[in-house]
Amino acid sequence: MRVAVPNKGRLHDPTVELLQKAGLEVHNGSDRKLYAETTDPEIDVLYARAADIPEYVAEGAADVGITGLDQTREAEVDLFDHLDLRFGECRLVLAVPEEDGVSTVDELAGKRVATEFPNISRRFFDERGVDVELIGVTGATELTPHAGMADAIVDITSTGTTLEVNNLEVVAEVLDSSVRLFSRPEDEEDGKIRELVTALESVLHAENRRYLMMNVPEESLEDVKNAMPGLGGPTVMRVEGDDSMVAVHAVVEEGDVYETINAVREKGARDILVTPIERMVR
Ligand SMILES: Nc1ncnc2c1ncn2[C@@H]1O[C@H](COP(=O)(O)OP(=O)(O)OP(=O)(O)O)[C@@H](O)[C@H]1O
Ligand SMILES: O=P(O)(O)OC[C@H]1O[C@H](OP(=O)(O)OP(=O)(O)O)[C@H](O)[C@@H]1O
Ligand SMILES: [Mg+2]
Repeated sequence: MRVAVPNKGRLHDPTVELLQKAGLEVHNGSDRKLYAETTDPEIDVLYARAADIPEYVAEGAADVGITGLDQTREAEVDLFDHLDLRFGECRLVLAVPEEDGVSTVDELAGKRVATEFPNISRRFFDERGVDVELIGVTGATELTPHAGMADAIVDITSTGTTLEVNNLEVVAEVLDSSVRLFSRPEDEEDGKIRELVTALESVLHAENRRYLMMNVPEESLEDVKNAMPGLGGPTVMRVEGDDSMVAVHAVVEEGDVYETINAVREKGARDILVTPIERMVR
């Protein structure tokens, strides 16, 4: 099975890192290499540009692709989305120079819109019945209004810094994007792809969770259990050589850890350990 992975740019490192956390070490992954082997002899990595990956998968050059939803939508190919990998989060927005005072999409009728995403943009304006002239660019889209090239842009934003620096304001949201794992639709049930999805899901499930371990006097066990947040009952174990104590282990959401520690301590828990979780396979 061949997995297409962004060869460079901001998606390369987090993608390789996520595969590694899922147990799929990528060997000899350097910028210039086209292919890389992985820990799994049945899985190879193919490096490609983020924008080309949907096409590579649709055409069968790769079986699985990892890239932004903006890219799969722009490619206009038929793909099955298996998993949201929850990084590369950004918004595709329609923006105009602040001084132009444009506040609705309709006001752009007959105007020029520069974008790296002409297909998504065309669909956006068509759905609203607004006729615009689309101008395709391959980068630095934010500069085009000031250069007199366009009246508006459709481009990616995340922190909003680039729009702000260029005195542009958002008129409308076009698409919410994040990195996805996808295949051709006919491979939706493919066993090997399901395995990869399960492995990656296990990393995502574990990411915001911590494993809590503590010793609790037997008589305080019920109180401590009640002080723990959901996620199913904790595991309770005997402490060898001390009949009065039990060990309690539980998985807790990262955001609940601070409060949980204070609560269980108050109920009598001691020797509390908090550890990260590498993977949670369900
Ligand atoms: N500012 C951002 N914040 C979050 N995600 C982003 C941002 N910019 C881009 N992305 C996501 O990353 C993807 C690839 O962007 P990136 O800039 O890494 O690639 P690229 O511009 O194609 O790279 P290059 O032009 O260097 O080959 C985008 O399609 C989008 O999904
Ligand atoms: O809202 P912000 O946090 O400012 O991010 C938005 C910017 O990020 C992307 O550019 P990138 O940094 O990938 O540069 P590129 O144009 O060379 O791809 C995107 O094209 C925007 O220009
Ligand atoms: Mg970019």
